[in-house]
Amino acid sequence: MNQATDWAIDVRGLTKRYGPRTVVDHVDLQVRTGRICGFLGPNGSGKTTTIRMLCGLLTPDEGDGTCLGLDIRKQPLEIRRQVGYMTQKFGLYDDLSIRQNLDFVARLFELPERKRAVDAALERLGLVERQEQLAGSLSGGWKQRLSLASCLIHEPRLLLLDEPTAGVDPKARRDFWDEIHRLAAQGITVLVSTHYMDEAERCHELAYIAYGKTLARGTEREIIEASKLHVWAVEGEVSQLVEPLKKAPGVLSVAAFGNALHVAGQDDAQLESAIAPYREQQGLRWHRAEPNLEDVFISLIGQAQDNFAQGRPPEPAR
Ligand SMILES: Nc1ncnc2c1ncn2[C@@H]1O[C@H](COP(=O)(O)OP(=O)(O)OP(=O)(O)O)[C@@H](O)[C@H]1O
Repeated sequence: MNQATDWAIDVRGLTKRYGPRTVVDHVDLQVRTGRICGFLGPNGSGKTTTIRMLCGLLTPDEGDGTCLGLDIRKQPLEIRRQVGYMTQKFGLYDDLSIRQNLDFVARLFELPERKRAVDAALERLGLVERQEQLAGSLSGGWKQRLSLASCLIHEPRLLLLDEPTAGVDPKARRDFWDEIHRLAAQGITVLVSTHYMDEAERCHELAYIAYGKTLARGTEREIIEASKLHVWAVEGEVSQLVEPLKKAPGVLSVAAFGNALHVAGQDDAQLESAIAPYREQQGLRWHRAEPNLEDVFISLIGQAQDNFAQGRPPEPAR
């Protein structure tokens, strides 16, 4: 594969402003063909806006690059023909059946062999037996499958999925992710936004943004290593520790994981001082722990909030 086609997404400096607000601020994103890239960040951090710029639905105010080797500024129509974009809202017709919805999408794409394309999409997502069911009567998991089927009908090479599993039960989410991995194995590239950490862990690589800026990029391991976080875990009567520890110098995040509380910071000595008053407290068991993605993201957003409040742009993790 040559370098020009190796990147399914290769954009630099993407910026979007609404009035005085910069909602996407010089975002760089590179995703190799056939990879699954998780796109994470708090609500309102600019994920949807970035995705819409990638598929030619929004023109960036600054920045440029390519999607599937096509120029995002000059070739938006060509990009849309080769990209499957799943929006956050169910965009299909409740009062049409599954088959009718897919046929409608096939018409929009002016597919030459519509019936074949619809049959293939039904088959691929296990929708054959339900094809006559009205979309409006489907549960969340089945609606999501139908949405994915409609994104795949024109055989796109890149999928842009915007929180595709929000509100879907764990079994349906797992099935969905199995399907995403099958698609990637066939060479389809996937950029998927999510708030779920278990889903982030199923991605080949991740990009984390907040306040429109990229704070971390890389594999899960790379992001955790770049964070340089130290973590202490404490079990027992932990509820009274949360608020004082959050305010302690050197503590970047305090988060509960099951029965344990994770207390994280970059400066190990400061972290030890922060927990020192509680180390000998009866009923508490302290031990060192490996940082996980959630520790890292909570710490990053905390640092970004501080920088934002002080008017300083946050430093990317790498
Ligand atoms: N058309 C618009 N006009 C003005 N502001 C907008 C517009 N579209 C988005 N925004 C603002 O831009 C910011 C980023 O929104 P965006 O939807 O891209 O975030 P997001 O990361 O996808 O959030 P979520 O996780 O909640 O979906 C938000 O503050 C939003 O209110």
